[in-house]
This record gives sequence, structure tokens and C-alpha cells, in this order.
Amino acid sequence: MAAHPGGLTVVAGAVADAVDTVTTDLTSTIDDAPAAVVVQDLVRTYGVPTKTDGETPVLLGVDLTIRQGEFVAILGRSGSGKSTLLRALAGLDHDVSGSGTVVVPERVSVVFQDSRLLPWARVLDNVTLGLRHADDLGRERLAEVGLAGRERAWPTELSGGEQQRVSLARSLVREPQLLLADEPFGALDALTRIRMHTLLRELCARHRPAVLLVTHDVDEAITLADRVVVLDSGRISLHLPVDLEGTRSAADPGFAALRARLLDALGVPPTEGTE
Ligand SMILES: Nc1ncnc2c1ncn2[C@@H]1O[C@H](COP(=O)(O)OP(=O)(O)OP(=O)(O)O)[C@@H](O)[C@H]1O
Repeated sequence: MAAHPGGLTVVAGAVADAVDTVTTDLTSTIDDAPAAVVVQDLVRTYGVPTKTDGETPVLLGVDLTIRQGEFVAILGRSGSGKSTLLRALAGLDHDVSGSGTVVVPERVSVVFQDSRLLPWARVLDNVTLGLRHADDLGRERLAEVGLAGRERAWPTELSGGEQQRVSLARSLVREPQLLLADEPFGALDALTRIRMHTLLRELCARHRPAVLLVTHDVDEAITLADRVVVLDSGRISLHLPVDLEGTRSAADPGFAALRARLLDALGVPPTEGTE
């Protein structure tokens, strides 16, 4: 158990043994897999709260469990605290105070909207940065994201979508038990975004990390996630399992029903064409 700068109790690696156990149990489903992430009564406040003015907390008591191999997407209005929650799991937040418990596995990778590649390092070096003897694995992951042969390219020679592919390869080379993604496709054009959805689904099916995806895009959440949660007024107001069979199409009635539920939870009034 480690002290956390924001006053949290963070337990890293506490669930690793259980995670290893489930991979040998072929009959298990996500529903009965052990927890990869446990968040209990998480409160987060920016700035230093004083007794007199008392800053308003951004998170007011968030409870969330993500199971091994489960893909959870989080939606919420702008400023509702989605990134604050993600940063608390990543241990990346500053100038915050709070309370609560966060249990995360040992190996956590984070992907952001911008790829955050080092411009002076070639693609393969970006992927393996900080790891020793990882070139073969790095090449393998680059091939998985469709960038075989681009190992010696500089980041500036890649398109935005290709840079995000490198960012995904860099996160996967660390074999994360938890992948945190903060609007990773937010800056991409619609067609590239659809390709990236397919790629991410394939990668997650192969590597089975637990995933927390922050997104503004309701359809993206339904397309990718096993469960969508909505953050509202500092708490999770809805857990919605995505129980769609096979390939998910926005044209399916089941998809449209989930979209309507989520838009309602987000306070978006129904419009023509949305049931
Ligand atoms: N470093 C910080 N210092 C002070 N306040 C912050 C800081 N980071 C975020 N906030 C505030 O906390 C609230 C939640 O921010 P957060 O980025 O978590 O929301 P979000 O739901 O991810 O928003 P968006 O969808 O617009 O990205 C906002 O009101 C924001 O202004």
C-alpha cells in the first residue's frame, strides 16, 4: 500500500495474483473475472480546501470496479471529472486533495489524445523507451498496429492516426493489465477514428487488459465497451452493460436504444432520428 500525493490510498499490484489465475480458467466470463481495478468512495478536490471557503469537490464519492479483461467507457458532460478520475488511477494528478481507495494492478499504461511521442527518437525507440532488450517485442507490437517497416521513421514523418498507432504500440509493449485511454481518438478524422476503433477492439481481444476509456462520443462508447458508465455531479449515475451480439452497428435498434438511454442520462434532449 502506498501513500498518494492526493491523500488517497493506492494499492498497486494487489490484484495481480488473482489476475494471473483467471487467464487459466477458460470457462470464466468477464462477469466472474476478478477485479482489476477497485475505486471506493473517491473524493477529489483541486486546490487546497480551507475550512472557510471549501473548494467544491470534482469527484464526490466515486465507486467503480473494473474486472480483468473488461472494457469500460466513461461518459459525462465537459468538466464532470472524467479525466480527474483517470488521472487518479494513473497516479498522474497534481494540486489535488481527497480521500478514498484506489486499487490498480501493477502494470498500467496510459494513452492520451495527443500521442506524446518524443520527436528526437525514431518510432521503435519511442515504443521501447525505458525498456531493455525490447526491440523484438517493439517490432512485434508495431506490426500489430499496422506499422511494420516504419520502425526507423521519425514521428514527424507519420500522420496523426499513425502517431496514435505508435502510442498504442508503446502502451502494449509494457503488457498492461490496465489500459487507461483519455479521448485517444478525439483529434482524428472520422474515417481514421473508425479504423482505430477496429484496431483497438482487436488489440483488446488479443491482450485482454482491463480498459477505462474516457470519451465524449456516445457511439464510440457503445461500439467499444462492455459497459458504459456516466459521471454526473461527482458520482457515477449510470452503469449500462452493452449487451449487443456480434458486430456493433449504429443502425441496429439495440444500439439506438442504448444511445437513447445514454443521451438521456447525459441530459441531452431527444431529437428527431434518435429514439
Ligand atoms: N489542474 C487543475 N487545477 C484546477 N482545476 C482543475 C484541474 N484540472 C481539472 N480541473 C477542474 O476540474 C473539473 C473536472 O475536470 P476534468 O478535466 O476532470 O473534466 P472532464 O470531464 O474530463 O472534462 P472534459 O470532458 O471537458 O475533458 C473542471 O471543472 C476543471 O476545471
